Amino acid sequence: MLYAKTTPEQKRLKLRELLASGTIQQFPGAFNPLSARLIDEKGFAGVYISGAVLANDLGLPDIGLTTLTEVATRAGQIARMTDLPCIVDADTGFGEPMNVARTVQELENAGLAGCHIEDQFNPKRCGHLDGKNVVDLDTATKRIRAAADARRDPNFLIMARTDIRAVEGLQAAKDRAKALVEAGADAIFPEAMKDLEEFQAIRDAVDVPILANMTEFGKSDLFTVDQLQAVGVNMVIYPVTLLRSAMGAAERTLDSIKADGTQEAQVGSMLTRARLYDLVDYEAYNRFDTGVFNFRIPGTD
Ligand SMILES: C[C@](O)(C(=O)O)[C@H](CC(=O)O)C(=O)O
Repeated sequence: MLYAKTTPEQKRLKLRELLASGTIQQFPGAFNPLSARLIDEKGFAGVYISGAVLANDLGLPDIGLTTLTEVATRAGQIARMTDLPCIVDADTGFGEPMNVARTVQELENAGLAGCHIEDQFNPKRCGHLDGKNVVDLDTATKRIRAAADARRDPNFLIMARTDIRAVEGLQAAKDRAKALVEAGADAIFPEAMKDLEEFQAIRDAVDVPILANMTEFGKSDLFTVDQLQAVGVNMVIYPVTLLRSAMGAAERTLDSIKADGTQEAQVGSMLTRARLYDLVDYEAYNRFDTGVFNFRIPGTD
């Protein structure tokens, strides 16, 4: 049983190394702990935990309705089931700068490797929708200063997300990115970039790692990892991709059951029982019962 043998401190160090490597790193979004294990098994660099997914999973829109407790709890459940570093979407930080400080400490306690905090007003909106608003520079930089100051592990990654591009344009995004780095951001998430040239412009404006959000049905085209690497992006997330895929499959199966009176037509595309057992390492638990105590039950450390 090999899951979650890596400590949060080791994961944070690993994340720092990955971002310094000069090679772009892919972080698919997990929609539950089990999908994080799949991401891990497939050899990705890390796991992204999307605010939209956490909200949608509860049947809610992604407009800042989830609480710090809900986000930290679920993100912690995901993080402890994988040896990969996990980055979580902390929205606007859940309040004033003092709340942002507590948010960071709670996310550290939950075993995350880092988080991003954005400069939208609450209630926030998906970064790829119209009608967003951003806070002024002073408020935005205070959030980041509070976050950077609050962490106890210096390797916990504080990423500043700015949504200003869609509101005030590219020059404003470059200016804000620079100011957020000065305030202590370790990385920048420029939201809703229109094209590769815009990513390049942010790359040229700051000397910290930058992230690209390849969310479907949004404002950015779905660039390949090579295209993003070529313009100096360090990390790419696919935040809602697995939830959309899984829910798409669930809908097709339900339609089959309704139409055919059986799920038979969909069985071929399902994860088999054996594969599912493999993902939860069923065999390791059987071995435990025979006296081979060579694993820790995930989540009990
Ligand atoms: C990155 C994001 O904030 C998220 O919650 O994952 C969303 C993703 C989405 O709604 O597709 C975003 O604002 O881009």
